[in-house]
Amino acid sequence: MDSLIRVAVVGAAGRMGSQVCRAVEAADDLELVGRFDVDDDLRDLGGADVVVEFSVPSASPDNVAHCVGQGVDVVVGTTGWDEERLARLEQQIADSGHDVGVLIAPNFAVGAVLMMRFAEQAARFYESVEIIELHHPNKVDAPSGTAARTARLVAAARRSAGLGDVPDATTDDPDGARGARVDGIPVHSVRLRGLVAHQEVVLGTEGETLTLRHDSFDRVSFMPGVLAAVRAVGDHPGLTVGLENVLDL
Ligand SMILES: NC(=O)C1=CN([C@@H]2O[C@H](COP(=O)(O)OP(=O)(O)OC[C@H]3O[C@@H](n4cnc5c(N)ncnc54)[C@H](OP(=O)(O)O)[C@@H]3O)[C@@H](O)[C@H]2O)C=CC1
Ligand SMILES: O=C(O)C1=N[C@H](C(=O)O)C[C@H](O)C1
Repeated sequence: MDSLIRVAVVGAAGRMGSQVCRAVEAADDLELVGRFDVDDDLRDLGGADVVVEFSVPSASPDNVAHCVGQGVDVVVGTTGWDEERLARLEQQIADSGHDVGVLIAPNFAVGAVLMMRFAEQAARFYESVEIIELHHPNKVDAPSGTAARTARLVAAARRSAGLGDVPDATTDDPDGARGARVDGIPVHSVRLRGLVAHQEVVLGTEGETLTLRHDSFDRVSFMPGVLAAVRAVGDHPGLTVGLENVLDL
């Protein structure tokens, strides 16, 4: 048998991190060599080949930079990776002197990746589009990373097709009822006890609508994608954004 991939988890005490630790321990080809959480010194990362990072948006860039500096590949699920952060990370990878791979995905559920792809494909056929993301009330960031990425993909597809702004006659909205705009696409965030992670992309044109919906009812839904990324990241030096890059989509 090939040697085991040694994996450390950062954010290991969290909802996702603890689930990842269980998934790694259950996989025959992986070995869990480190659990790190807030205030832990990451140092040599327990001798890991790959770090899985699920912490908080404010801490993730420093954690990932530490891994890159150590020459350790990283799979990142934490949200908050905007263009500026991604550009800084790309530079850190280039400056590190290591042939290191970092794979960042806003959503590791296969269905969510497909939903984003389908929304991108559908975008050019519809004048209107809005995104509704629904999550558990302990989530600290809004809109979700998945919604933000979906909006950017849809907006880019609309631009390529020559579509203009989504139609909206609203002139009076003192309480922000029309939601946020991400790259021009309306995004609405719901936080509700009982939910895990859900998203609808609603597209509309004259006489018809199309609704794409994905539901993660349990965090186990993210694990096949996380483990696929752990196994693949070593073959993807540099920065990769999106699980679709290792799913052959
Ligand atoms: N890509 C994907 O598929 C998914 C992404 N996510 C994203 O993953 C992230 C984590 O989500 P979730 O697990 O629900 O959140 P949790 O709050 O449950 O877990 C985060 C963990 O990170 C810890 N932490 C805080 N600061 C640091 C630090 N500096 N270094 C290391 N650990 C730290 C927290 O500790 P403490 O609580 O003490 O602060 C906590 O234990 C979020 O950004 C979320 O949006 C979530 C689900 C799927
Ligand atoms: O915080 C969560 O729970 C989730 N975060 C990610 C996001 O912001 O898109 C992925 C998934 O939606 C669950």
